[in-house]
Amino acid sequence: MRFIIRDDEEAACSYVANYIVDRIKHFAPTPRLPFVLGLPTGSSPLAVYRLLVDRYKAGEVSFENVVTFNMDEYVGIPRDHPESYHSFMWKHFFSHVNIRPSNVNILDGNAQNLEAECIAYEDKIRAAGGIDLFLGGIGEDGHIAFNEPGSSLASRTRVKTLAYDTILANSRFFGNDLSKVPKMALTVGVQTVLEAREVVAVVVGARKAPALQRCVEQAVNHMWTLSALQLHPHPMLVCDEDATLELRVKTVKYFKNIEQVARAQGFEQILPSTVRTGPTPLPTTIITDEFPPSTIPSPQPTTSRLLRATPAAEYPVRSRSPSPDFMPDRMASRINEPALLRRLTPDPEQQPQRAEPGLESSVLMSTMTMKIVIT
Ligand SMILES: N[C@@H]1[C@@H](O)[C@H](O)[C@@H](COP(=O)(O)O)O[C@@H]1O
Repeated sequence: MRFIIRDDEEAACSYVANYIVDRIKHFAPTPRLPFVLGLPTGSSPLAVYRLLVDRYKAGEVSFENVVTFNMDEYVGIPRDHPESYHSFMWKHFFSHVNIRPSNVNILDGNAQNLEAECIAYEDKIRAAGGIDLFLGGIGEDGHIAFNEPGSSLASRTRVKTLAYDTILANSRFFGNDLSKVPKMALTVGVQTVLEAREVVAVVVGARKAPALQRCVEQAVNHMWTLSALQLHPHPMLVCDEDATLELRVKTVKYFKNIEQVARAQGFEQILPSTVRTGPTPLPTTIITDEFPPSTIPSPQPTTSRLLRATPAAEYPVRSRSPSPDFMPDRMASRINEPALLRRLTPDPEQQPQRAEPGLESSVLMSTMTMKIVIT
């Protein structure tokens, strides 16, 4: 998991906005092969939208060939209600950029048949080639989209009853009147999010700190559905210092250090993009007796649906440049003794340059001497 920590909300959102712009530009979308972007609502991504609009107005990015799918929508309030997610998205983002209205997809919380609406939404995502980057926020109870505590981690787009905590949190948008907050919503499922090629969650403010702690430092748990990102091959959390308040100092330092090391090595922690060529079929297992026999165990038919649904092969193959995910972050690399480091690093490609034979033995000697002295 990539975990980016910035001093404040503005810096965190600026990182996310820049990241999205880079991903779109790198992808170079066309009408035939658009970039498919999943989007959230809420106050956390507001600055991201503002900055994306700024970048668009500065002529630095175009949304002409971007297709969007929003995460969720309330059930039962009119589409043009000021607090509907339709209104939110047009007010804060879509009406300020050159996106084609026909490329915007938002669930219809007033559909005659809500179930059918959800199934059709999944079909639309699939038909668009899957989501390239799903941007998300997080609820105070750790929910992603409206996947409230207890949501199945294999869930798909569906009707969801909102948790009391969420109704309470969102009442601030409805004049603090609980009775005005919709009690149900349509939302993409946890599995829908996990199937995106990349997931980026922006988490800002001390209110989110307890949830962030559970999602980062504790195990995958349906009570904190953002924690399911631990199962994704390319998740990224971007947060401000306030959101880290409940994390251990050690965790914060660890992730900050990872980012610093990556940067020092010339990685910007951005996935090299391989242009998508359309929906990739699920890999099939071919078992053959032909020579030479494979020594790699084939996936077993008992592999869970969840794991089969997110195979690494579905995500962009990193071919050209190495990715930070593969960068060794080993305690061994901090050892300043070439001989010992070589012994602890079996992979020849990761080994340091071999030192002069004389020098090496003198380093080894001094190590041994030091050990004797310490003993
Ligand atoms: N369905 C949305 C979520 O997608 C969002 O992440 C959450 C947090 O919103 P905020 O950023 O305003 O705290 O609000 C709602 O519940």
